[in-house]
Amino acid sequence: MAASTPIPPTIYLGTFVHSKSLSELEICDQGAIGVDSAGVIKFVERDVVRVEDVKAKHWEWKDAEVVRVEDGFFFPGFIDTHTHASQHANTGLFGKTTLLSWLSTYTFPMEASLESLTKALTIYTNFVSRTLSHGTTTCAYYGTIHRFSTNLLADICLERGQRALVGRVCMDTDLSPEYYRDTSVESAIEESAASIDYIRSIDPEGAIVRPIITPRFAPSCSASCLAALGALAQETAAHIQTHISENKPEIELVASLFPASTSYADVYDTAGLLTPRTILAHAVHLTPAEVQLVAARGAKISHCPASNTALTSGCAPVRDLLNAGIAVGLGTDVSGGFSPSILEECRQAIWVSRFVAMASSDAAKLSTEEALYLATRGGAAVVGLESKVGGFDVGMEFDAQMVRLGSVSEGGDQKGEFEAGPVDVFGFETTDEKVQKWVYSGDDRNTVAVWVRGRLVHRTGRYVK
Ligand SMILES: Nc1nc2[nH]cnc2c(=O)[nH]1
Ligand SMILES: [Zn+2]
Repeated sequence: MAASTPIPPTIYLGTFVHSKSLSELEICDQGAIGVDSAGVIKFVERDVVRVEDVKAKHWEWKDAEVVRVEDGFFFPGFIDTHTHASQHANTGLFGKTTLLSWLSTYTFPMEASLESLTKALTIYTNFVSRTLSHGTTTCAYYGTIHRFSTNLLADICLERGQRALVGRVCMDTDLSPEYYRDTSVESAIEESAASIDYIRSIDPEGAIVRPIITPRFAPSCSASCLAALGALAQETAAHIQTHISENKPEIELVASLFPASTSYADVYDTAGLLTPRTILAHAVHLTPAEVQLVAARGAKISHCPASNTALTSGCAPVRDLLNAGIAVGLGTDVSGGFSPSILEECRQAIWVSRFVAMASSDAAKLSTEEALYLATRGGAAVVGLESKVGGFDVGMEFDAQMVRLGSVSEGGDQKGEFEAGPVDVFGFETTDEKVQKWVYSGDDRNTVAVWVRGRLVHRTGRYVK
């Protein structure tokens, strides 16, 4: 459905599940969510026996469409707070490299090749389809240093109806090869400002796509480039994304490149880049003083556990970050991360927290509920959309996925014409148990339909109204 097609008022009927708080899910087995033609949730009813009763109570909805979920539940769309669309074609390729060797071996050559708009069109279209199919309704994307292919990524997100922050990457030091870097601070700022202007011109209200200022990370930006980007962020009120404290050699490199700074976080703070609109990816090895600084500035953190394990960067202490009052979301960090799925990232976050717990205490463990919170409401806070998406609250916009599991019939086969994916449900499970089964063994086959602002943006053959 094209982004401009009007949507009919719709009542979403059946089980819905969303986070009430960091540690608590609401599971409503007989729900009804009324979504108007602007995609806004106008009512949420619980203990619904018949749709007619809902329509009688909300009489102006008598002609509304009804979408029912069977063998599953509605769940808020996932929020990917950190990923590189430009690295999608490298997914799964990292060998035994760590961050700095991975950048030069795999990443810079691939990103440089996206100067070709034809190649960018193919890879970006494929990645946006891929993330949507995994239930990602909002994504914070890195493009490349190329303004026009980055703008193309924003066009694709808008056309497909996926909420996105889209950033043109800035880097002007010789950490990047000569063929792939900004040639001066002035041109880095000009190109970035032009990309911000373009993205704001195609979606002036920022309802679906918004620009994001993207210094790659401290080692690939000069101090003057970082400061100019800090000034640009202030001037444009745009969001900011970068990487911080991902692995130890990187941290040592930052200390040697910025000897006057007291820490990695201080480098960004000095440049005016630590703000409430800043998304810091990784934060694996922050010192307690840096955690306090990030919290004091209101900057947010994207936890990317699959990437941190793949590149052997370390295990981020998520509980400590949360306890410091920092907003934390999940990021796939493709292609440091090997999957475009935030559901996979929930599992990885839970596993990594257990490794942290084995080296510290059980308090570090994340529960299933907590991982799902980070994937939805937590991520929404990271991208500045906490009042709009992440849950099914009246006044929020309907960003959602329909999750269907595989009901098993007598005899052992899954019911239905289509293969229903890896989760088998035998009929005696509670909804809470179904959610747990989905988290630990579900995949994109279980996400049968996806909506952004009430608009259907992805569906599979198992989607039935
Ligand atoms: N994971 C990851 N870390 C980075 N640090 C600087 N650039 C990158 C990148 O592309 N991916
Ligand atoms: Zn990254």
